[in-house]
Amino acid sequence: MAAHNATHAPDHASDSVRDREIESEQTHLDRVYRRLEEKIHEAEFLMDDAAKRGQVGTPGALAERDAQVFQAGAHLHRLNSEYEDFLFGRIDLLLGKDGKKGPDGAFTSLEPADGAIEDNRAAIAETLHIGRLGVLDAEYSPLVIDWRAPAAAPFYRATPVAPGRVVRRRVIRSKGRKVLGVEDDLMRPEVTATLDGEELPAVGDGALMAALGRARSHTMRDIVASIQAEQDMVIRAPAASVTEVEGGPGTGKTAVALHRAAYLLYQDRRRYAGGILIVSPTPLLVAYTEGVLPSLGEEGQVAIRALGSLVDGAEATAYDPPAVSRIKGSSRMQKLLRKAARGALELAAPAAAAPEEADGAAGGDAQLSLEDLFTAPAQNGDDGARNGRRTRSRPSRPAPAAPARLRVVAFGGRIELDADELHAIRQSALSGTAPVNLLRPRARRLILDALWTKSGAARRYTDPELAAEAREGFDEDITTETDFQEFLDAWWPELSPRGVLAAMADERLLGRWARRLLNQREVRQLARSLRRLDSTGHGPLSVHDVALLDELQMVLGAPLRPPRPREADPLDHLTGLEELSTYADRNGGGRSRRERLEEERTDYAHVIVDEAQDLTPMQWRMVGRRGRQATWTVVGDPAQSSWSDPDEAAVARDEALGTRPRRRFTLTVNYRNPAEIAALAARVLALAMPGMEAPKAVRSTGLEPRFACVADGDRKAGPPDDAALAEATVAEAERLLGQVDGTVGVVVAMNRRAQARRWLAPLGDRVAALGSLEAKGLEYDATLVVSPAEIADESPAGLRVLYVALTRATQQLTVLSAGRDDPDAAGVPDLLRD
Ligand SMILES: Nc1ncnc2c1ncn2[C@@H]1O[C@H](COP(=O)(O)OP(=O)(O)OP(=O)(O)O)[C@@H](O)[C@H]1O
Repeated sequence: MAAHNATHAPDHASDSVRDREIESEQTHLDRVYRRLEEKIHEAEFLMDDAAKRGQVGTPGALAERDAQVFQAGAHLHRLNSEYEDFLFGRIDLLLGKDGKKGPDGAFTSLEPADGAIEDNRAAIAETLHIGRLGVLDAEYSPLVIDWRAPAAAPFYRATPVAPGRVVRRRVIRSKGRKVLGVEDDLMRPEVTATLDGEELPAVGDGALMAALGRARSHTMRDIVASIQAEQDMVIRAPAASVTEVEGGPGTGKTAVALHRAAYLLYQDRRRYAGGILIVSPTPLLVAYTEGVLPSLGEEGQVAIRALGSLVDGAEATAYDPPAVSRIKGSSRMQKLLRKAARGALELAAPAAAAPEEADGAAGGDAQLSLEDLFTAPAQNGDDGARNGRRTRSRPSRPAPAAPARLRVVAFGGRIELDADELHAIRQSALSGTAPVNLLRPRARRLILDALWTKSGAARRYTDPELAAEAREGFDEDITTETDFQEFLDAWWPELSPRGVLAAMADERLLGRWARRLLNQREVRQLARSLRRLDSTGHGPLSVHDVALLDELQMVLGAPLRPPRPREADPLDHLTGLEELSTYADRNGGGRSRRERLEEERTDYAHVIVDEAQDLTPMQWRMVGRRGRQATWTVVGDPAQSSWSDPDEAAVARDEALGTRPRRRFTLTVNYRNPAEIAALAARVLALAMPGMEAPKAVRSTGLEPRFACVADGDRKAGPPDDAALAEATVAEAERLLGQVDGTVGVVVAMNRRAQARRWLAPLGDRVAALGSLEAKGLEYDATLVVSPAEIADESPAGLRVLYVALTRATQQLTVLSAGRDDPDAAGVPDLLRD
């Protein structure tokens, strides 16, 4: 087990040795802070100096000023934001094989020189301190190595099995400028090493265990001081292509994904200036994780977004029941949306008032007038009776109306395109896969062709040049008429994704568009769920609706947006240096770079997908569109998937990731759950994914999970009595609050979410009530899982969702059963019995 391998329990040193070691680290930390202060003063001086240059008007001086301000500002920002807990690690190393040093001043060789150890005795040749940023002293020797630098890798990678040059690894715990403690792991316990002639001591019980034992808050912490070797392999994996990471609950997948983003930026900041997108399943997980990157000094280039907020202007707030999620997430929607977008054209905009006929007004060769007649097709509110049942439709939706005929007067006569002809033109324009909104010019041209042909004018001209001239005049006369433009607007309106989604709420229309794709029941379920939206498509969206909107955006084509005006730099008019990017530009003129990234970007340099097992095919398509040129890191656990058809999702995932080569990693150690909780969860894993191996828990607390029952014994199969369930839930949550210092998560079936929030609100903010799907990725000191059977029965993936719920606790777990859980005499529900 990686963590135990790496954690040799050192001899307990006496308190005086510990104090001496803390003092020596304090001396080093003081030096580091003195140097940091010098650097901060330097940066401030540069900023001042730059401001003075701003008053000198030559373009060269201004450009130099600008670059200087930018660099000094960025440096100052990083120094200030990294100021706390700046230093956290140290390694003591043997002499390297080749004696060469890298740019950070450290020896590059990973292997010890021959003869570095003799008779199990060795001298330490190099000591490196590891911190959040690299700092060199005035002589360019490393005071601190950036955790992402190659020289820092042995701090994370060395194990007693493969120690390389590392003799001792030390984690330094500090607060602000004060060193509080040190924890050592000896990588070569058999070697007696000396540093400056004195024997190297080992202090403490291992940093990892200390980190894991701490109480949890509502936000995730970085793990920079205790990254384990198998995690480090993922974090530092080369960025090219696709890095796939699998691992059970608590193996650090999310933590690793976040640290990898910071590592990639360190490795190649220029390349990833293109932006890194981290896709998270829920806003709760975004809120839980978004503090980690700033704590690593990185945020500007990284956007963390929930699946339900990937489309600008959309924010998922509603939940679909599992049956509806299955329809909306399925790749069948791709075809259905294409049909709906094309079908929605027929509905067109509500008719404008029919224009009056104005004969022969215009002069010129082709005198014409237009008459477009709008005829409303059968009202969709006309409830048809099918199979003896009436189909319901929305009374509030306006009846669709599309122009059924186009009539123009030209060359003194009427030319008319009837409904069939217009339909044929529309079909011809729509052939192929081009976005519907972008086909309007083509449709317009086809209409003009048809009118021209019907006018018979072409026959009057034998000279092709004259014919072309006449045609040009004909086109111009028709197209400049407001009536014609109005006809076109109504007959081929610019469709919006929301408008099409709203149109799909009409069951009769949806049934037509979904022929051979959905069955009648699915049509009814889908239409009903879309009735949450008003006729413009506004209203509460679900996370699945957002992927549909994104798909529709592609099917329809992006509406043309006016180019973004460049933010004015007050210096522009003085210098004419329009091409120079300024500090204000780069910082978004007051808005943070991160805000701008989130608003504008749809294509990223690297995409990290967390909880990838949950993405539906339609969500993979949405995420794939954001990383067409990107490299990828995809982390997930099939055993935690809440999506019912993993094969269908795998096809969509392959399409999104493309043919780029893949590199796979597996994480095997569970850092979250104590062994007692992991063992219980493993029983559900065996039911949910027979044969799948659970990760190994790294620690044990001696506290077995507790089983409690709701007092509703006579309600065997049905839902428990609400009052009894509320009472038991609150009592168990209160009990857990008394047992742990940090947070308590109460997980209930999705349809009890609102209820549970009400029940638990009086207990304060250390308690969180979560629907089963919301628990994804989160963790709490203690968890209460309410009615495992209700959670498992919620959907075809219910057992996997239950597995997620049971693996959220870092210390204690209580399972509360109701009658339908069929608990035995000890309160253990049927699903969790051996
Ligand atoms: N090397 C480490 N040092 C200290 N803590 C760690 C380490 N690795 C993971 N952890 C902690 O273990 C917990 C689980 O990590 P994380 O949430 O990243 O796991 P996960 O694999 O994403 O879990 P899940 O699949 O259940 O969402 C977190 O509290 C994390 O900080």
